Amino acid sequence: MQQRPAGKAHAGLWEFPGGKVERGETPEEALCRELAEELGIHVMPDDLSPFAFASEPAGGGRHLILMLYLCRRWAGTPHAIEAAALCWEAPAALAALPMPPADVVLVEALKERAISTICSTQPLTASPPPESAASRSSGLRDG
Ligand SMILES: Nc1nc2c([nH]c(=O)n2[C@H]2C[C@H](O)[C@@H](COP(=O)(O)OP(=O)(O)OP(=O)(O)O)O2)c(=O)[nH]1
Repeated sequence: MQQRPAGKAHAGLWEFPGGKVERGETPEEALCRELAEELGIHVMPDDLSPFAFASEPAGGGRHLILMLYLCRRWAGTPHAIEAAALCWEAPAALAALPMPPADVVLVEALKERAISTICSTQPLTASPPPESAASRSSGLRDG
């Protein structure tokens, strides 16, 4: 996360690095450009996976669509080139950061989906539910 600098809207709040899509860019190209400008890291569009979006009134008659991507591969070390500060938090800790309203929705999605990802990689310790007819015939178990 990066902290918006003094003098900008939402100054002091924490946001996901990124910015507006410019004419002629795909959203993925825009994010790669913004990550280079804001953090000094290099990301290829194919390394971005769409994750969630938020849709919020942005004031002044504008409406904000904020798209969150996962990025698991990059080159370089992130630096706060435009932000006041950077921090790197696990999903559960993100909610404690003050952030613009649209980000709250994205953090909730991140927490929920991160938890389901963790659960799906843990060994099952609870008793399995009774088998349904469908799962018996397909050989799959619920859950
Ligand atoms: N990058 C980013 N922008 C966010 C988040 N949450 C949120 O409300 N925004 C808003 C702030 C801005 O209005 C817009 C992103 O545009 P931007 O980063 O290119 O623009 P900016 O405010 O820095 O500068 P400006 O061009 O509006 O003056 O989205 C977030 O998590 N990340």
